[in-house]
Amino acid sequence: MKFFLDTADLAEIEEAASWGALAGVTTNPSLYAKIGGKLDDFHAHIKRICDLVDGPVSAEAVSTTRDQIVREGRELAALAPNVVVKIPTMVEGLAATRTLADEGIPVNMTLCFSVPQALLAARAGARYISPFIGRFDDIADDGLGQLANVVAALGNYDFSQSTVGGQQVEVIAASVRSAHHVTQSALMGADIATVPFGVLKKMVQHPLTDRGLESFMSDWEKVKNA
Ligand SMILES: O=P(O)(O)OC[C@H]1O[C@](O)(CO)[C@@H](O)[C@@H]1O
Repeated sequence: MKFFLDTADLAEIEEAASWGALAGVTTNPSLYAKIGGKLDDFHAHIKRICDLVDGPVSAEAVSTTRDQIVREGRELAALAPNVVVKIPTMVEGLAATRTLADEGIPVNMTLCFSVPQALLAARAGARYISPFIGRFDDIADDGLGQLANVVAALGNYDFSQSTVGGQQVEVIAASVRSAHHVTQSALMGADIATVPFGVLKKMVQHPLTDRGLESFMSDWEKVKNA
């Protein structure tokens, strides 16, 4: 499993990248709004993220018609070689994905909540598909179970004819709210988890690690003073 950071916050990205395990970043309009992002700085901000990360950076298109999404997707893709255009799962989004994929522009199909949506996204040429976990949990549904269905269904077929350069579509476990979500997503074979910085920090922690470290350190003090 690869790890993406789900944020538009440059300080978080810089810090997470320095840990050595970061493979990419995902952003969305809400995350950009959360950092106080301004419309006329959006492209520059995506560029700044792309400079910080050695890996794909998803930037979301906010148009709703296929021609506009394609236009926006081309503009975003021109910002940096590691931009991935994020497009919502809907008819206009699928059509735009096909066009962009045929031009060699990678797409991350977002707001995916079902197996049929994921299958269509893969056939339309999406490079990444982002099924949401937490938002199912929010409505008392089983987000992990829904993700498991998508992973299993996609695994039944070969989509290499549909995607850019024959690359396999990768599933990004999205709307991740806990380290438990990450564990279960990995066990079911999701390719990537995109996680908020708070979850990434929790993924490093274990009380037995803390306890073990404490005892190693105190025993080493004894060695030094012996
Ligand atoms: O439900 P949440 O925590 O807002 O997460 C939404 C998800 O949407 C995405 O835009 C999906 O690609 C991710 O950035 C994020 O994981």
